[in-house]
Amino acid sequence: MLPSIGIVKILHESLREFPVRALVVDPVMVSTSGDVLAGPSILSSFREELLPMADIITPNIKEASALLGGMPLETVADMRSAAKALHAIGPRNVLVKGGDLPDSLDAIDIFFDGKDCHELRSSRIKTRNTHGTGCTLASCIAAELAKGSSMLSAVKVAKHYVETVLEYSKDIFIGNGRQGPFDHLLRLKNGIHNSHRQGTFNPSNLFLYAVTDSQMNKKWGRPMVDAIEAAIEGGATIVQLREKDAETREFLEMAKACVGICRSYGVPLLINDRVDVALACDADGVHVGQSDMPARIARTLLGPEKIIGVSCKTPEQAQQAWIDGADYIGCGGVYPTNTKANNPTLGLDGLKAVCLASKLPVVAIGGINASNAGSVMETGVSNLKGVAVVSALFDRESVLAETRNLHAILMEAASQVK
Ligand SMILES: Cc1ncc(COP(=O)(O)OP(=O)(O)O)c(N)n1
Ligand SMILES: Cc1nc(C(=O)O)sc1CCOP(=O)(O)O
Ligand SMILES: [Mg+2]
Repeated sequence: MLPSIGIVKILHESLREFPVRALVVDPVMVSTSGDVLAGPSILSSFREELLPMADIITPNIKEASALLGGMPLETVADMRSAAKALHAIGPRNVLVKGGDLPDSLDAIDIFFDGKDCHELRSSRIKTRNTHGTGCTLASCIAAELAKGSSMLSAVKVAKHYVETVLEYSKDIFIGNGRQGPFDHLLRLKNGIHNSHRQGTFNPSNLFLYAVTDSQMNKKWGRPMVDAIEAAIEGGATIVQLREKDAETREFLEMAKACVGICRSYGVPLLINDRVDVALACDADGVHVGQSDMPARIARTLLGPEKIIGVSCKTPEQAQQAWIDGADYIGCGGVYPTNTKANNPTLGLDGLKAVCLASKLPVVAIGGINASNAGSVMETGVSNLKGVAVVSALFDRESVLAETRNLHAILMEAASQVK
C-alpha cells in the first residue's frame, strides 16, 4: 500500500539501486470492500515508475480499471482486454483478478504473459471473511517465485491456496466490521505439511534416490515391484522408474503397479522421460533430461503440485532449471558409469559447480556406490541433498541389503557434514 507519490518514487529508486529477483506489484488502490486506499493522484507514478519494473502486477478489476483511465470492466472479455492493455504499460505478466466481477459463479482471474492469455477459475466461496485475500495472493506468488517456480505455476499455487484458505475459514467469527480475516495457518493446523502429495516437494526425499533398470532386475530374476519394495524397505527415499526399452502400454502397466507400492509406503514415485505416462498413472512427478521435454512445458502439463527433476551438467543448465520451475536437479555423471552410454564424467568439482549455480536441491548421480557415496556427501555443499543410484542397488543379488548398507553410509556421512 503506497499512499503517496513520494513513497512510490523512493521505492522505484531503491529497486533500481538494489534489483530483486522477482518483483510482484499488487497495485493496492481499492480494497474488495470498496475502500479507496491510494488516491488517483499517484496513478501516473504507478504507471510510469512501478509497473514497468514489475515481473507481475495483480490488480483487481477496480484497480485495473483505474490504471486504464476508468475503462469499464464488466465481463471476462473486458478483463482480457484490460490484461493486454496493462501489459503494454510494461510489466512482464499481468493477473487481473475477477473476484469482484458481477454475475459470475466462479472466481475468474485472467493471466497474460505477453503471449498467451489464461483463464484461471476457482469456485466462489460464500463468506464474509475475505479481508486480506489480495495481499495474501500477491505474497504467495512472491514466495513461490522465491522457491523457483515459473510465473504461471506460482500464480496457480497462490490462487489455489487462497481458495483453500477461504473455504477453511469461511465460518470463523471474530472481531467487528463487515469483513472478517481468514486463517493462513490451515496447512499447519491440518498437518498438510506432513504429506508430500498435498504439499510441496520435500528436498530430503533426495537422500537415497533409487533409479530402476529393468534389464538388471531381469538379469537377477526379480519382478520390478519386488525390487522397488526391497529398495524402499532398505531405506530408499524416492524411486524413479527408468524404462528405456518398454513399449508405452507395458511401461504404463508397470508404472501403475509401482505407484501402488510406493504410495503404500509414502515414498514418491517419479517417471523418467515420459510426462504422458506420469499423468496416466498419477505418479508423483517426472525426471527429464536436456533432450527430453523441457521442464517448463512439463510443469504446464503436470501443474504445480507434481515433482519435476531436471538433469544438469553445467551451471547454465542449473540456472535454467530454476527458471523453468523444476523442484530439483539431478547432476552427473559424478563418476564413470556403465549404466548410461557415453555419459560425460564431471567429477566432484563439476558437481559442486552445478550445486553452487542454483538454489534448487541437487541429487548426485553416476557411478555412485558404497565405496564413494560418503565422499560425495562430504563435499558439504548445502543444497546437495543425496545420491541417485542404479547399478549399486539393482545390479546386485540383494537389493534390500545393498540399500540398507548405502543408507547407513549416507547417514554416517551426513552426520560428519553437520
Ligand atoms: C536423478 C536423475 N538424474 C539424472 C538422470 C538422467 O536423465 P537424462 O539425462 O534424461 O538421461 P536418461 O536417464 O533419460 O537416460 C536421471 N534419469 N535421473
Ligand atoms: C541415469 C543416469 N544419468 C546420469 C547422468 O549423469 O545424468 S548417470 C546415470 C546412470 C547412473 O547409473 P549408475 O548408478 O549405475 O552409475
Ligand atoms: Mg531422460
